[in-house]
Amino acid sequence: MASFFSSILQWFSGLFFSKHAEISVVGLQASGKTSFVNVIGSDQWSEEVVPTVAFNFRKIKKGNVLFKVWDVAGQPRYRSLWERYCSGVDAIVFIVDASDKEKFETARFELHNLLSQPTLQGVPLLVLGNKNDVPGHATVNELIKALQLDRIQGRPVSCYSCSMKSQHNLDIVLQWLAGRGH
Ligand SMILES: Nc1nc2c(ncn2[C@@H]2O[C@H](COP(=O)(O)OP(=O)(O)OP(=O)(O)O)[C@@H](O)[C@H]2O)c(=O)[nH]1
Ligand SMILES: [Mg+2]
Repeated sequence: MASFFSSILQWFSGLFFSKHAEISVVGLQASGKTSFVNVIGSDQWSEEVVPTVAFNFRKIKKGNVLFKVWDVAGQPRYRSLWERYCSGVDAIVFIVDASDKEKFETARFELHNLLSQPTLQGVPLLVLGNKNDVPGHATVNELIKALQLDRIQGRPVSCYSCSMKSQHNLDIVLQWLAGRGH
């Protein structure tokens, strides 16, 4: 009976949204994950965002796509949660603070550690070099090198430079994510 109702619900939401995409947003603390969700979800930019505890879940409608977004906390004690929330999603968004080069080595380690999990085989990856409004931020090529993105195999990988503050490149980010929908 439950599956009957869930099929009806799916059919009904299909009338309004031609695509669904489930994404998980991970990355070190203060890289801008919650800012990303706030900006794409409700155009809300703020300098003062409370660090996430564990995770938040949000549904965001963009055009004819319904995004289901897991915003997972980045502080060290929460990083063991990342795998669980990335498992089975249509795309992993890994956000890096492109203006904080001292953290690149930790970001590289955590990213490759996450992608080595067998449960996440083949899941598409989008790396965002956020905070490109800050002078001296790393370029896409610098991020590819620092995070060793060229060594990642067996999944689609893209990397964009962007800013949640100025909303630079968020249109192409959303386009990429919509392309992972079904
Ligand atoms: N200059 C600038 N600051 C940003 C940008 N995006 C986020 N920030 C700031 O970075 C800080 C941290 O942002 P959050 O969105 O809370 O970071 P987070 O990745 O969710 O952090 P955790 O929840 O602790 O994992 C906040 O002060 C934001 O205002 C950006 O594009 N440019
Ligand atoms: Mg957060």
